Amino acid sequence: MKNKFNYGLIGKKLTHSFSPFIHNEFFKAQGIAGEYKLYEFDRDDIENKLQYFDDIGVIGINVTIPYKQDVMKFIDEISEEVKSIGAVNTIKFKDGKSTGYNTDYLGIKETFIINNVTVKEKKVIILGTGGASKAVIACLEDMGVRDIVLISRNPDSVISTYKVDSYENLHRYNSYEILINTTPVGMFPIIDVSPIEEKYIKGREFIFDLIYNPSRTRFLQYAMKNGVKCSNGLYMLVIQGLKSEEIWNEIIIPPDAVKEIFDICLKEKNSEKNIVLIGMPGSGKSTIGRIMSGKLGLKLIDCDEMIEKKAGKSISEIFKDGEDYFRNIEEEVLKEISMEKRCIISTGGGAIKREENIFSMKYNGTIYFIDRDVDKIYNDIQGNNHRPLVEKKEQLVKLYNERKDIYEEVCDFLIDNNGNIDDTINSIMREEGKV
Ligand SMILES: Nc1ncnc2c1ncn2[C@@H]1O[C@H](COP(=O)(O)OP(=O)(O)O)[C@@H](O)[C@H]1O
Ligand SMILES: O=C(O)C1=C[C@@H](OP(=O)(O)O)[C@@H](O)[C@H](O)C1
Ligand SMILES: [Mg+2]
Repeated sequence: MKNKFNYGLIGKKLTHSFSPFIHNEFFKAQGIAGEYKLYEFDRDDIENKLQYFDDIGVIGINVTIPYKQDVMKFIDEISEEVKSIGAVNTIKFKDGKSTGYNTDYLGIKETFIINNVTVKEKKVIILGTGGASKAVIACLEDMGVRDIVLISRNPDSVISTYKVDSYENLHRYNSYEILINTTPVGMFPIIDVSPIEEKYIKGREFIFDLIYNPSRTRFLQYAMKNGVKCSNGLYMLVIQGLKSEEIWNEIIIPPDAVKEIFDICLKEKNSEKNIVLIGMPGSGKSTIGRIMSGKLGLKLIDCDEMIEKKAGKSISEIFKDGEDYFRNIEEEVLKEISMEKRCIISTGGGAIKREENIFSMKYNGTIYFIDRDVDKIYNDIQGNNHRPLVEKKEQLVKLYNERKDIYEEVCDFLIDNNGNIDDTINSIMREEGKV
């Protein structure tokens, strides 16, 4: 006999799931002796496994892709929202009976609420027509939506009471205020894509991407660039998990406790992000990166070193074939680095010159602008001529004037590096929650 209450998640491939973290934080906060496990198995096994969970006294199960519809035929009862959504993400076993619920839909609803978005009387575009899309529709209907259009790659094959249209016809819906991505386009590991072009994001009132890995998809970055309010799917994920716990344990988790658990989850997710250092050549990025990597025990990636390795020659040698040649290699290197987790990345000063690089740095990175006065930089790098673009002071000043605004705009945090370098490092560690 186990002395812990059992819960878990079923699906086909679960290795990257964040759910155990969420539920374990909930157990800690509520003092519940619970255990949340991952159960991967094939479709043919669903019926047997559900019976087995019931037999061994499992209290509740979450269901993820691709079994949210499959489980329905093996459940004794389904709740009202499941009838309209047609998918189950939560099963409760009690008194020999299993009941299916959908808490994704509540996670979606709470995302609108926390972002102060009014859905009532609004027109909404939904990208994708799968299970998640149905949960979004149920939620929007509940909140009094005025109109919905579903955008699909194969509009003719979709059955819905709402309008279904193709991506080519998105221009017809410019007056729709809210835009939601329920497709997996942009999700790790293929992150450098967006389901739609930037021009379709400008001017909307709210953009919601159900994806939470990477934390800033390209789709969301288009929104941020254009000053459009937006959210990724992390809040939805945490809320659906906690709503499942409410059902299983027959409790209501107070808003303060929800906030506390979400903040812990967000901190955990943020600590998986890369620390990306940007700034002028000679501002201290490589030096700071090296020291921090030692202090935090995190892997260090110096882009210039990677570029040299890739090209098989020094930066100065690469520049002899032109700046474009250097920038092409730099772009490739930054794309590779964007797939990393928990690394410290010192970029070259010109990394911000290509917009593509800015996307790469932001997918899964927190960006720190290391700001140091030009005079100090000039003194530091005297007699050190491995920087072909800043051999003369005028060049350095010119570069600074060209780039300062971009560094400021791109960064999440501006870090002053005009004092002691240890203080600079402490400022970054503070933002990272490490001191
Ligand atoms: N706060 C600081 N105080 C003293 N020297 C600094 C400071 N920040 C950077 N430096 C020095 O400036 C020089 C250039 O730094 P580096 O890390 O190579 O810059 P980057 O990688 O940004 O080009 C190094 O000699 C470094 O020690
Ligand atoms: O500012 C730039 O355009 C450059 C900065 C250098 O890196 P540091 O910033 O580490 O000096 C290096 O990538 C290359 O010389 C180009
Ligand atoms: Mg450097």
